[in-house]
Amino acid sequence: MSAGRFPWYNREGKPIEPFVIGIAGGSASGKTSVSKRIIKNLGVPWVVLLSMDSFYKSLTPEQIAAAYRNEHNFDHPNSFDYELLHQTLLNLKKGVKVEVPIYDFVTHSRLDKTKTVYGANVVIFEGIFALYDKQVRDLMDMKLFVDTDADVCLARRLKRDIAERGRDISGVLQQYHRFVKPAFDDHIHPTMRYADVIIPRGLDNTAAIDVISRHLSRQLNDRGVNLRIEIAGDAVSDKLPDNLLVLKPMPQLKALHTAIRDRTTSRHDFIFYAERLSRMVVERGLAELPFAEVNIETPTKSTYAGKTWARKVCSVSVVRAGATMEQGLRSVVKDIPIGKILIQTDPSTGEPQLHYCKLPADIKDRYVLISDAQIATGAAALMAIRVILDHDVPEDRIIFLTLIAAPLGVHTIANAFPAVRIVASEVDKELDEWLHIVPGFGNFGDRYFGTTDESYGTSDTNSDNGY
Ligand SMILES: Nc1ncnc2c1ncn2[C@@H]1O[C@H](COP(=O)(O)OP(=O)(O)O)[C@@H](O)[C@H]1O
Ligand SMILES: Nc1ccn([C@@H]2O[C@H](COP(=O)(O)O)[C@@H](O)[C@H]2O)c(=O)n1
Repeated sequence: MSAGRFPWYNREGKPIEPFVIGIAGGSASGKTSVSKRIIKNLGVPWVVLLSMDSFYKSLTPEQIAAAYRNEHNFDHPNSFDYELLHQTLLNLKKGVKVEVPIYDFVTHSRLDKTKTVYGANVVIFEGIFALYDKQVRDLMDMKLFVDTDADVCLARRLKRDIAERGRDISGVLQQYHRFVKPAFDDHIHPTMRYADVIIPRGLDNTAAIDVISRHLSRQLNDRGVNLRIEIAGDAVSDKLPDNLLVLKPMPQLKALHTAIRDRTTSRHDFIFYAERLSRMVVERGLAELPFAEVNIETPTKSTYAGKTWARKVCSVSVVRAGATMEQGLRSVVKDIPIGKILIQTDPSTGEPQLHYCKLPADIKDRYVLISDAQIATGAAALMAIRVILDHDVPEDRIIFLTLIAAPLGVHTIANAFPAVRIVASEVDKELDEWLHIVPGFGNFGDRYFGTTDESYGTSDTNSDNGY
């Protein structure tokens, strides 16, 4: 993943599936090399290269001992865990996070650790039996077969397996004649008939690889989304959606809003009022969590019929502005795990891009409070919610906390994800022609972190207003 990921879902919040390419062929025919060349040609970020080797079944100690003697057949179709492979591809298609096993050729076993893969625009799956299983084939948008001369494959395999896979010459030859060659003839070569395109000579066939790459580029372009532009053109209904919970308007709340909206407010004061406001929004959000009845004994030995928290909660900050609410969250929820999502606007298209995502490991078992200082078009919020959903969190366990929101943004979220609750301290009037919230409070992250442009205030004029 070399750059930000553009939206992988439409305005209804439904995922747009990645393009899945299957590449089969004999061992050392050039499947991996062709895959990497296609990736390079496509030049799009967020491409996942999945190898069939990751799905070798675990072996018994006896089988491992046989493998060390070059007597285990790794080239039989039954050597692979098609169920796990199918589920992994299915989840990648749905945009759901997957844990890919890591295979070690030297020890003939899976490592204890896995590789976490979340989301992709393109998935390339390569392996000797990539086109063997119908269920797996059915998930592919394009099927390729690399057809390289058997002598060339053997020469390459000898070199590679000695250098990289802990084998010696006689072992490679023994394994090749006993298992690899017969398996190619009996099981692998017959899958060529499922291929949409056959690539003779593998990587050397630059003409074929270029044609395939161009076709793929066109397919990807056709799937592109211009979410923010589409959303910005929406008519906004006067009635705010039911899943929006706005703090009760009280004079002291108004005073806090006045302080953070005032361009002359110093950074020191801005931080103070912003954090107060955050705590109020967090408290309102917490009221949405489930509680259980509990009886406790007070120091007077009487019983108090109370409530206690029934579910675990975590939060996810949409960096940078959402991180400004972390202090408020920590002061209200003891030891809350906080994840981070970095979403940035692509300067040329204005579309949100996902650059980074680190979430609590057990997020799917928790209620999730997403924090961002403001919701304008809702495009970034939609992306943040989609990421959380892709990590198996049910929609009704997501609560989006924000300080101010524009009507367009809350409608966008409500239309796509009606079960997500949004808590805002105030709803602003509209967006201006640059899609900034009006009246708004400027760039919240800049003002909070002190990277503010010069025009914001530096005096402490509001520090004596009684709070
Ligand atoms: N066209 C080529 N010319 C020279 N070496 C190649 C070529 N294609 C692949 N190789 C080398 O052959 C070995 C096997 O190629 P690889 O792409 O890993 O095959 P596969 O994935 O089908 O097993 C690798 O060491 C690779 O660098
Ligand atoms: N422990 C193992 C597992 C597999 N192999 C051989 O790998 C070949 C498939 O990998 P390619 O990258 O060549 O497609 C297959 O032919 C197995 O014989 C192995 O040697 N040891």
